[in-house]
Amino acid sequence: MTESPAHPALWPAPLASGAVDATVTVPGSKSVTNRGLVLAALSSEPGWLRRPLRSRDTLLMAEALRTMGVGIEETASSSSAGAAGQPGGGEAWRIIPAGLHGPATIDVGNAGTVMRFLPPVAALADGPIRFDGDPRSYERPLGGVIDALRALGARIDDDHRGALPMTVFGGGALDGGPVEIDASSSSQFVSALLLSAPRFNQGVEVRHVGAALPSMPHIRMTVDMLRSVGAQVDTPEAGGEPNVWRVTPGALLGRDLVVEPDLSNAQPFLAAALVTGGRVTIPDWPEHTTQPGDALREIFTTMGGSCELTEHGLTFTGSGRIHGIDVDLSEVGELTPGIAAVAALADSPSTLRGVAHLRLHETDRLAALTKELNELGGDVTETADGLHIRPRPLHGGIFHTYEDHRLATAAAVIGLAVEGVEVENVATTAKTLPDFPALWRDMLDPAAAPARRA
Ligand SMILES: O=C(O)C1=C[C@@H](OP(=O)(O)O)[C@@H](O)[C@H](O)C1
Ligand SMILES: C=C(OP(=O)(O)O)C(=O)O
Repeated sequence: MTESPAHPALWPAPLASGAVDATVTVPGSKSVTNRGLVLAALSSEPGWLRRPLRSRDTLLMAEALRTMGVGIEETASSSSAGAAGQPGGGEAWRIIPAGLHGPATIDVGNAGTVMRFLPPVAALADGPIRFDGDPRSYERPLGGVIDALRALGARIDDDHRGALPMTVFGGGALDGGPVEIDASSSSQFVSALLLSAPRFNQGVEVRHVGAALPSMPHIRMTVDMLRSVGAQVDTPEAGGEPNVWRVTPGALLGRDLVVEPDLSNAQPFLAAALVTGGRVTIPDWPEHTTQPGDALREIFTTMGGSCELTEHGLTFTGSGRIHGIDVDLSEVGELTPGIAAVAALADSPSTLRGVAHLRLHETDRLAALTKELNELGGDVTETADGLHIRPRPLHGGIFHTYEDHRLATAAAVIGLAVEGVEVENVATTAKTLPDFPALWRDMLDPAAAPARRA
């Protein structure tokens, strides 16, 4: 639906002139913002999202909910308006739930959260909701959500493809109840069913059947956020059956939520400290979080840095050496491109495993990383479920990004250490991290940042 430019520009990735030393304020979490929007839209009273991420994926989510009748007002928020003890300044969205109406058409772009979280919401609307998106969205797995919704009572016309485009014929309510689903291709299938389940007549009992589930922290995020708006959720962790989640039907509360910084989007900046032997501080790094990006503290420490979490945020310091790593990334798959970039610059080989499902992300990330790193002189091979990376001296060249924000930020990390890296379509970072080139430039030259932004 949304076209990319015919000739995306090349962005010369800046070479680091020395050790970086910067504080980088990272925008809000995509995953928290989009869950917060859905839950607030399904609540029985208005709520607030403070410091929401404004990026392509979250604006598509907000627009889709508006299209179905939800009120979303954007306002400036004063810091005193934030939740107790938390930073609440900056932008805020007030979400005013309303009856969900069709007919409507939703553009999912290439946002997994929009294409998976909203079909269950659409099933609650009172008319047909058409879903369409970028060409890549047609290829991303959705069949599990479609089949599960049908089993729970929804009528969906997907031309039997199990994929987009499709129409959900909302009937104003959904029976819900027990359902089996194979979510091994995306944890978002489980999150999608759980998020809307308090509004299903019988709630839901989701039983995952199939190979191991990826991205478990994202399912924990769903459960945590559901509970924070008053939902009752039983989980495998709480002594329940393995791979079974139950949500009881009930009204959701309108809450005031301050969105944490996106820790996965903090990754390239932390990587810059590692790659240049410098120091980067990310303010507002949460002490406790379900975000998978929190795993970077351990992963990047193993790869050669050290970190300290204080009231100023997370400060990560590179040691000047980068070590290879052998790591299972199945829980934190979205960190793979950034880890692969650092691994390509390390002093020993790396094995990244547990991430076969990345072949169906924004692009086939395993193929794309292999091809692009090897075209710069690297020695990367794909395995059944990941990558082997043997560092070699790299040279400049064009790094293609396949409309994948994390490929573009990974390329910027390589460019810090390798002269002449040109990143194709760096604008694709706007999927989750608008203004990335400016944030990157400010990190590399913090002294000039205030003047540039004046
Ligand atoms: O629920 C979420 O917010 C997400 C879950 C994960 O998806 P997969 O389980 O499909 O990898 C992750 O990769 C994606 O970036 C965000
Ligand atoms: C896989 C990702 O996104 P999506 O939410 O579109 O699945 C990602 O951001 O790395």
